[in-house]
Amino acid sequence: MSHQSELIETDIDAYLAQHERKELLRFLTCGSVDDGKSTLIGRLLHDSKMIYEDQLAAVASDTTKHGTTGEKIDLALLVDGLQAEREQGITIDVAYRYFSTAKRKFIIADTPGHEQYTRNMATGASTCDLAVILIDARYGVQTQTRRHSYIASLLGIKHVVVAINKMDLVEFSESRFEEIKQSYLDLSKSLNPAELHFVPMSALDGDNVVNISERTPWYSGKSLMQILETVEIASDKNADDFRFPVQFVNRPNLNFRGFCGTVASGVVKVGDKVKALPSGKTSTVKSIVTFDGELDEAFVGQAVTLTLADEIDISRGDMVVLADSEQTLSNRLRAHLVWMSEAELKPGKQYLFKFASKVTPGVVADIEYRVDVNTFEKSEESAMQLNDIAVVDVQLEQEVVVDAYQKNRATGAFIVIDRLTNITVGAGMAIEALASAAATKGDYSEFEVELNALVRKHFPHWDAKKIG
Ligand SMILES: Nc1nc2c(ncn2[C@@H]2O[C@H](COP(=O)(O)OP(=O)(O)OP(=O)(O)O)[C@@H](O)[C@H]2O)c(=O)[nH]1
Repeated sequence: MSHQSELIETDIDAYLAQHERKELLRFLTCGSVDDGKSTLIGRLLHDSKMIYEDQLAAVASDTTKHGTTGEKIDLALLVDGLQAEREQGITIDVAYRYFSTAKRKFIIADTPGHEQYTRNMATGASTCDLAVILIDARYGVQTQTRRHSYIASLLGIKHVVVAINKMDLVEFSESRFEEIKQSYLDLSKSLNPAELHFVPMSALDGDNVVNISERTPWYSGKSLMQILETVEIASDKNADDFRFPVQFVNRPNLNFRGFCGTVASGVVKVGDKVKALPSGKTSTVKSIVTFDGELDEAFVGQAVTLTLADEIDISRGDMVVLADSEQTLSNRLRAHLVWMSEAELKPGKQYLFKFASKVTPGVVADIEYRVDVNTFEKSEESAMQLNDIAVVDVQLEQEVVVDAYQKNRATGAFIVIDRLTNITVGAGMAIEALASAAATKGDYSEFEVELNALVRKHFPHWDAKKIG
């Protein structure tokens, strides 16, 4: 290795180490089509000097070809990326972008503003600390604004920045800003209180995005970037309740048995008394092993292998918690469910439900009510359609650890998977455990067809009529 490349490697290591130590903020941008999301993200990256010169040159040349901003450089082109996608008119699914400033590193989940929004937002937002909700200053609060705010609240996002954009088109009017702020405050009254910030902004010109604008002398708050860099998020993570979903049991030889997984919440230390669920058997943490050596304690987000002092039976899908924690195990729960499939959900149809590392068959036993995300009104329905959000009762075949999502986002969330296609068709957030009950049978017809086909394949000598 030449001296120069050694130097570069050292620089890269130092750079990575420096970034590694910074706190990570995950945020989501949402707005109706054309509110200026792409322009805003481009502006954030540009003004915090996160764009390389060659990319800028490419954008400048694209602006003349495809831009919508005349003489001004069209920063949306930077974000919208693939030209083909832009020509198609929509961007599908969530795009993640990474950048960092001197203070923090960031992951932006950018969800497009078209019909599939609910699904995409639910997918992108479930791990987000903060949501930026864009409002076009000319139009004020829209139906989409209500929907985004509702979903952000449902997903337990604690910080919301209401970015009142395109202020340049309303002459940076303070009264217009105040009017929109007030109507937002009215709509958010019935939602879980999030920490709210309102910022008057022009993403196109850069006012109050990274730098404080001279064109809003009446605004004494922070710029969006200042908020992103300083908002307090450490206390949002559940540091109290230790939860360790076992992903894999590692038994390379008879002398070693380790339980691998990622700490979903809380802290565990060597010597802690723990119990495995659902069995309830207890033991003591003997060691916490990682790729880089052993640790005395492990925190939320760390991928580790635990070894225990006693040989207790633990398998994939089990949850390790502290021995004294009061833990609700149940096969019935109430939950918010976001339905993401074109095929409607009918109570009684069997699906797979995945909670952390545990997968169990189950059914939605009952739809209590559906929430209209535009008006927040509740209605009784016998089925759920694409993008519907409802409060449902879930009945599972096996007991799972049920944490309320608002208390523990890592273990309170679950997904619903179609058995035959293996596609995720729903995202759920547990509200509360209900008393366990004997599993009801549900509609197993598809499952039975599948099972019978397997039986016929492997035991062709059996009389098909008897089983089918
Ligand atoms: N005058 C003005 N125009 C803006 C501002 N922000 C964005 N625009 C323009 O609004 C239009 C839409 O901006 P985009 O950033 O593409 O909007 P978007 O929300 O990302 O839209 P989709 O990607 O289609 O969902 C573009 O023509 C932008 O140049 C602003 O602050 N002021």
